[in-house]
Amino acid sequence: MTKDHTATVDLLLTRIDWLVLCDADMTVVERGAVAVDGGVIVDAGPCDALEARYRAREVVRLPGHLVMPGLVNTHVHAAMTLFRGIGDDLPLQTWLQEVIFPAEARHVDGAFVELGTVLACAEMLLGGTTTFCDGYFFEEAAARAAARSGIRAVLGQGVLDFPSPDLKDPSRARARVEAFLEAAGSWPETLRPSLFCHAPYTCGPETLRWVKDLCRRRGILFQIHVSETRWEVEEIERKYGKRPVFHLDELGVLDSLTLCAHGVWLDEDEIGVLAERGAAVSHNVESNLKLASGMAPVAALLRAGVPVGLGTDGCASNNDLDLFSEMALTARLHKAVTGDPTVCPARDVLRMATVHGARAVGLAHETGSLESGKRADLIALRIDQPHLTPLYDPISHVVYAARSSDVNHVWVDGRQVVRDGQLLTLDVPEILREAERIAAAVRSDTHIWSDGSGNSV
Ligand SMILES: CSC[C@H]1O[C@@H](n2cnc3c(O)ncnc32)[C@H](O)[C@@H]1O
Ligand SMILES: [Zn+2]
Repeated sequence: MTKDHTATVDLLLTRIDWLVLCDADMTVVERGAVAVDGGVIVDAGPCDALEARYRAREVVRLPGHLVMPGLVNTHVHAAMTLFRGIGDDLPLQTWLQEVIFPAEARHVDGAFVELGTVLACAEMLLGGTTTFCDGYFFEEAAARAAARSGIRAVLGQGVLDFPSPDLKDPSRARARVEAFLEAAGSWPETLRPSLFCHAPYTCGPETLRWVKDLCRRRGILFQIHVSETRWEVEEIERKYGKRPVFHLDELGVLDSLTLCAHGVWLDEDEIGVLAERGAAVSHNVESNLKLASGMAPVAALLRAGVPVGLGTDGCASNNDLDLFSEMALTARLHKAVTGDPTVCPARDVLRMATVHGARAVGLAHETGSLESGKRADLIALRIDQPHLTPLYDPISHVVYAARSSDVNHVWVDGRQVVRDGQLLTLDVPEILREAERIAAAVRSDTHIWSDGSGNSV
């Protein structure tokens, strides 16, 4: 503290037109400021008060901007950016078994995952996503990519009872997972390991038990695709005599560090079990619509108190990583589905994309809101634009009117990674060139494009 009672901090974002904190009250501050020191938010509130309270080594004035927490993508297979647009217009099981798994077997290796994840990080950071929760193969390579980009991530190493791109012999899964966790010991603090059992129809009871047991011992997030399609529910009922959530509950895998991706076909009893166990759901609305999987009971999940985050899923089922469009669709779709325009109000949807998403991926104390003590993950949107004028309610605009292209500046962990719409951490033209090089191999793969029409079959 200096004699004039001001504290010195690393960074002061100030003269912000609108500041949306995403705290418990969903506080909105007109003419706000945020003080950051050591990568941590030390204060957020009215700019006059903060300018009197803090001297900063760097001051960024943001008139014409709305500042809010960076978005949290709770379900993505980041490296699948390199499969963007293959397997369009197919139902999930055909898409997965006939296009995606064969394509992965032929093309996915460590280099593919690193490049695909770098491409994903570039897309996500430029679009305002500062944290993503991943599930794929060669996740050590995904970690290298995320570290290069500066994004925050929870990286889930995939586990299946079948051969996968990084494990031809599934009986060696424990050793593979141990090696992954060992490597994660040297990751930066912004990256956390997780394990991802692909689904109840690809992982048997024994696998689900040992993987969750390991997650519990390590205090890390357990992820799984659950109740994505009606076929899955019927298959699990046929095999185990119960619906997927009861099957998982009996195996002891549901708790507050379990993230269920999709949850489209959950019934009321299953929602009750998830709520009781504190397990979270990632709602992936665009993927669910594109694969015609169905429409998740989001209003019922929220009513039951289940933490619900928003995810994009991978780029072969979406086909982008844009959380602004996920928010806009979530807020609209569930009104139409339930016939009730009061469900999924903008405030709740913004919570899903930020603070509830952070909780769903096990990062509640680190990100998702602009509160003292949290890591400084912030985005600044340009609001002096025709499609955002006039502005009566900033939260309404973020959900119903803003676009990912409105994101102008991004900070992760207090470090600026996007300035004036330009990514500072990666060479984007070089990444695009590299992606085209890998795409050439995918494009010439007759196993994927076997009818020669450009449509995958
Ligand atoms: C261990 S997770 C990675 C694995 O999951 C596949 N995948 C991608 N999207 C979906 C989805 O919506 N449902 C089921 N499986 C999916 C991905 O291609 C990888 O093989
Ligand atoms: Zn998925």
